[in-house]
Amino acid sequence: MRLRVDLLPHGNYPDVVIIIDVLRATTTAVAYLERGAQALLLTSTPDVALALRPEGESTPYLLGGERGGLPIPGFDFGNSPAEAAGQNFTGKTVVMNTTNGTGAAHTAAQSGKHVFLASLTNAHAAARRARAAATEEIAIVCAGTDNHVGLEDVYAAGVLAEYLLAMGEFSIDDGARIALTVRRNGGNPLEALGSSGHGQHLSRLGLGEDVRYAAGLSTSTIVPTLTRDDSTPEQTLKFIAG
Ligand SMILES: O=C(O)[C@H](CS(=O)(=O)O)OP(=O)(O)O
Ligand SMILES: [Mg+2]
Repeated sequence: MRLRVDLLPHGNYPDVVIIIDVLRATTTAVAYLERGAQALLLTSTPDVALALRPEGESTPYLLGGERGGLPIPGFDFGNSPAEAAGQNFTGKTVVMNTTNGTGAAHTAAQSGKHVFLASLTNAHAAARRARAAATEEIAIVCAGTDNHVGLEDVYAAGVLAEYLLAMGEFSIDDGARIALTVRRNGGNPLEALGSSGHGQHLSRLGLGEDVRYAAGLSTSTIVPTLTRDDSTPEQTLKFIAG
């Protein structure tokens, strides 16, 4: 079994893909499902999300997402896991669009057989699900920020790689070696996230609570899992709790 870590999304995933966007999309996705959402629809653009809820029409959708870290006009929520964790989404479908994470999921879905979303908060459960589904390769894909590598994602990839290596034999690539090195030398999760460029950016925006929330290690057993069914609206990816 191969274990590969892409420090940024590259595509061409033959088997299992785990998308990581710790700050904040995949942490928020886990929080929505943890708080009862029945599904998440990750859209290719903000406009696709807005079109799912034409003005004046009643639809089953709530919209969550950001640009520049701040909520998108017309959306109900930003991209805040701490905010999501304080709400009840029972029976709701949350439509998400964010700067980095939702696009990375679309890249993964072009080729991956099994696509999961992972964060630090569901790291152990995501590693277990991936190991059970994989037949040849597990690719852990760091979303990064605006096409630049993000320390928080690489650190989380190292956490997942550690869990996976404890579960069985893998041949690993240099991306995995880098992620493991970052994990082993990055301190505890809060230290790693707090020292990342994006963690500092979010704290400056007054969103430090999200950074603290995202540093919770394996606090959830929910793994957002891509499901391909005919009812999924175009240009969206549907994830349900696995
Ligand atoms: O919500 C976030 O923290 C980032 C967006 S930004 O870089 O702060 O604008 O989005 P994500 O897609 O979760 O990386
Ligand atoms: Mg991010």
